[in-house]
Amino acid sequence: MGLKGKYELPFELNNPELLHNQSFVSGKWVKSKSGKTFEVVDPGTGKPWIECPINDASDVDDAVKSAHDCFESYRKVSPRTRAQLLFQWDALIRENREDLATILVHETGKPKAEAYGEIDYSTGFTWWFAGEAERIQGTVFQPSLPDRRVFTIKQPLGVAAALVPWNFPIAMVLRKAAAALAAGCTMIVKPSPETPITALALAYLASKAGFPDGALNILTTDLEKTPELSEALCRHELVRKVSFTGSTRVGKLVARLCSDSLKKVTLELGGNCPVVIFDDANLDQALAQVFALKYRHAGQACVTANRIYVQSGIFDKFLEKWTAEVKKIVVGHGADNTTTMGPVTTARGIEKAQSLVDDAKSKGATIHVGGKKLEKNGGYFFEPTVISGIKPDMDIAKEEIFAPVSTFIKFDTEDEAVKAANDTSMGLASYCFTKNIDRMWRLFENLDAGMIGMNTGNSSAAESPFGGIKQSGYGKESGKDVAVAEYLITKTGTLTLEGQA
Ligand SMILES: O=CCCC(=O)O
Repeated sequence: MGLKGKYELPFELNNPELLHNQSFVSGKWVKSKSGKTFEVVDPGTGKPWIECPINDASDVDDAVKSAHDCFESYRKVSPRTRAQLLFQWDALIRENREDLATILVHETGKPKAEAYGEIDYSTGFTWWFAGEAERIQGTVFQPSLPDRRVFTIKQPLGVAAALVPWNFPIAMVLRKAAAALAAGCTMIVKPSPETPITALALAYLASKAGFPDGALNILTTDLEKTPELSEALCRHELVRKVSFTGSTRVGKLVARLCSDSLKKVTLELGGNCPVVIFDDANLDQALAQVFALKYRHAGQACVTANRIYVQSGIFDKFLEKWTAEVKKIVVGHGADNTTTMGPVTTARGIEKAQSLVDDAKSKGATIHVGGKKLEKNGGYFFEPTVISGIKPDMDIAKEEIFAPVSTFIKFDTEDEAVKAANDTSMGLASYCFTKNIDRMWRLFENLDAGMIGMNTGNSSAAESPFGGIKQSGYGKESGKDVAVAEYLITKTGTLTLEGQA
């Protein structure tokens, strides 16, 4: 056991250099102006293990100015060099995979195997965007007037800010920062209060990889100062782009704050994602895929299965098999190798899950297994839960659950299922399981979401555009061209030629 400040670290790292607990601005580890700190808690024990600076609005200007100073030179770094820097960062993250996974487990609570999974998913972004850096291209064309030529060039926007959630803190930092750095932008990341240490470790590795001081900056803060710090970033004149992943409620605030200075905004917001399983689906395939989707990080993913619709011919059988699988889940601390599901990340997650389950129960839903908080070593555990008989008026059908609670609804016809699945203000991801190719194609076209998983519960990948429609937000992260485009402007040049009319 090592020591950090007044806390005893609950783990040891192979590379202790990775552990930092001050903000990172212009290549330096810094305290906040107020000197105040907050505690980072292990969700598996409820115990604090390290502290970080509480930055507020007064800390923003210095960070933005340093990111802007760096931008003035970084924007001129060639795409090949930007790609090489990203590859070097990617290599260092892979080298430190085990230690990053250890930190991730103690910030989020997820089991070690899932932490490795997140890091492998995340390095997809550094790898992918390294390639994208060299694929940024403009156009040349002949316009309607014969003596003219028109060209477009792509240029980096400037300083970008990333407001990052706690559920996939490494993946979300890398999905945003790798795209920004590939485009030639510099970035300030505000990690969630629950997960600042992984963000700081990534910044340390970025600096080791050779990114110049000020290219990637991290401002940590606690829950109380998060609105103030985020607002100051959204309002700052030199911040030209904000990328936010989080709730629809906060996403609307971010869009409003950014509208004053007309900043470009990417919003990856709430899900409430439906899954529709037809009688002709391969039951084992559907079970394995949806189960992995639902219980990934104890149900705390924006793309998770929030409502599971199963056709009447297989409903009872599917529910029985599902419940049997849920009973096999081993709940425990993420660092324990026998654990298959960890705690939820925050104490407020437990309260929300309990209130959603209680509301469903009071309105007539049936609880097949679980349904309440699990007392275990002081951690934030909730029992893996299965509920059927969900009705549209229940809160659990309308809100994101963000807990290990699966909810089942029986349906008869395709039309009925599509209507029910689309009956939400959200539109992030939808999933369907059927072996009928005509139906599959209809579902692909008729389900209202930015991403449709067809016989799969996992459509997230660096090479695939990620993003929702409706109140799940706008803009795309990852994927070819679209994600880097979020950090670029297009400049049009028009040239009049003599002697060529
Ligand atoms: O929770 C949001 C992100 C999940 C993902 O990238 O698959």
